Amino acid sequence: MAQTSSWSLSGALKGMFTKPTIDETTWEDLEYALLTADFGPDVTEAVIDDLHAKVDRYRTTDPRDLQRMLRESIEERLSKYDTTLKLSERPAVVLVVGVNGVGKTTTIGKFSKFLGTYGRSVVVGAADTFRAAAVDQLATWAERGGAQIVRPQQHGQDPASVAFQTVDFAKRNGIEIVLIDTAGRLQTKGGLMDELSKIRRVVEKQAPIAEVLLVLDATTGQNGLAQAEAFIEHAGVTGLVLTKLDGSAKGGFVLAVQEKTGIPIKLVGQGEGIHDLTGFTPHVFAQKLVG
Ligand SMILES: Nc1nc2c(ncn2[C@@H]2O[C@H](COP(=O)(O)OP(=O)(O)OP(=O)(O)O)[C@@H](O)[C@H]2O)c(=O)[nH]1
Repeated sequence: MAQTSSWSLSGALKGMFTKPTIDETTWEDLEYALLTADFGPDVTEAVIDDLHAKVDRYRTTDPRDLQRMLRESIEERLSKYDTTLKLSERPAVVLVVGVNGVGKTTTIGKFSKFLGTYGRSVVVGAADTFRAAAVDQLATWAERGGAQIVRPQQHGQDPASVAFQTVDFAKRNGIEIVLIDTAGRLQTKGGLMDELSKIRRVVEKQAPIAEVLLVLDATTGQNGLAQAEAFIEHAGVTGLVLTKLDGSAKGGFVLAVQEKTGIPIKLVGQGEGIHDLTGFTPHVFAQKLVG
């Protein structure tokens, strides 16, 4: 329980909260810690202004009060977003989108496992049909996650037709959740967005789309977000999945990314194992972040 994650601020903040009193360097150190953790200048300024006001209002000079206020302020901000997955349709169709290499394939495997532990049946659709190796890798992860898979029947098959066949398979076999893997090649942004729209149109003829999850690599922080801009603008994203948080020192990105995009984080990946994916709980996260 006392285990500290790489993204926790508790190390950076330690000296600050064990001092006898809040002073000028406390504020400077806090600002530095928040910026270093990738909260971004806007969120950092807003959080510090909020804390200044609270410290004045309660007339406290005790750094431990400041620590509690920081935790509460972060939790309050994180809680503005509804982080629950909406998977009540049958089948519930989930499109998984994002740039190559962010952890999409792994996430689909882990997500299958996660859903399986709640007793849900899952089929994965390999709608990134361009690379055969990618399909094989997805199949390996789907199997690990206990899901079935619908593969393209030939190399380069129209991704929308694979998506169609996957939803059709789910309906015929009474499978509850459909996870559709999509391509992430950025060189052909326009083409990629057209491909996603076509997948949507074809799927929506059979079943409503329950979630569009955008996978983001937490180690790339706000730079990675810029790369994913096209998905946010065009793909109708309903939730974010942050991967590789275990190897990241950018805990603040979690808050910054929600405030920047207005889209809630719904899943968090913290490791390369099949069990290393969890839902996102603001209270738990704020507690671990601030200590
Ligand atoms: N430490 C850590 N590594 C992760 C996590 N999620 C994914 N990875 C690793 O990140 C690398 C890329 O993951 P993939 O799932 O293959 O990424 P992808 O987006 O499907 O990549 P492409 O197949 O190239 O499109 C792999 O080495 C994964 O093991 C995570 O939460 N933590």
